[in-house]
Amino acid sequence: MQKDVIIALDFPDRKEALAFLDQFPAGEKPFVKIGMELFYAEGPDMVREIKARGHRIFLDLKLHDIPNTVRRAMAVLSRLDVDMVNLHAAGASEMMKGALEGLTRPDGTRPLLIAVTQLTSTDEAALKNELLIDVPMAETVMRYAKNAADSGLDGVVCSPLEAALVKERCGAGFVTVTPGIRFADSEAGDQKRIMTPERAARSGCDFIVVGRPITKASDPVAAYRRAVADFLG
Ligand SMILES: O=c1ccn([C@@H]2O[C@H](COP(=O)(O)O)[C@@H](O)[C@H]2O)c(=O)[nH]1
Repeated sequence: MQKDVIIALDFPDRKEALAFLDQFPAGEKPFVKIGMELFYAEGPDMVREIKARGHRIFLDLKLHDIPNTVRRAMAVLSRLDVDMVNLHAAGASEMMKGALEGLTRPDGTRPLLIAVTQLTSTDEAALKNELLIDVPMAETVMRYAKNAADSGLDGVVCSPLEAALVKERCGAGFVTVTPGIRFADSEAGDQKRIMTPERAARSGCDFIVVGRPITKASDPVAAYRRAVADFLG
């Protein structure tokens, strides 16, 4: 798995998303993440347009519904030429297996399918007191990761704090996609389980997802290059 930095394109519309991407020189094509905000605003055409510009795309829609609904929705997403899609592992194994079936195209190809374990904005207190999961965060994430691996998925979204243990439990080839990335001088904001790009690299993360520390920086291209240098060396 080729490690990389994924920029979260959390913008309200096409105009702002493309204005952001236009700051990069023509030959520099970061791997980007399109999430709910941009997708709900602009729809599949936004995905096609950014793909046509030469970017790899993680479509972060975090599906979570009954198995039949997720299988059918994934079949629709499989027609978009994206590189990675995801769902919530909390939907359980039957849903994850259905998703895999729906996502697989008639020729057998498909994007990577990744399961969100526990959101990086969730801390131990919320896990226990609000979600009523009376098991430590790391063990919860490992159980969800194991369920995803046993369902045939390619990897998980987790915090970089859990990446090494996920690799140990699910195998080195099981992909770890890790948001909750902050430079030492960044604000955490709503993120709770955070790490710097350098430490994420040492923890064995395959992909780091970086949003505001890049998109809100005074020089976003420089901030992206800093993340790449810190993470990839
Ligand atoms: O557990 C998760 C799952 C997804 N995300 C997404 O990643 C980015 C992070 O953005 P920042 O601005 O760097 O906090 C954002 O799009 C989230 O929707 C996550 O943070 N945690």
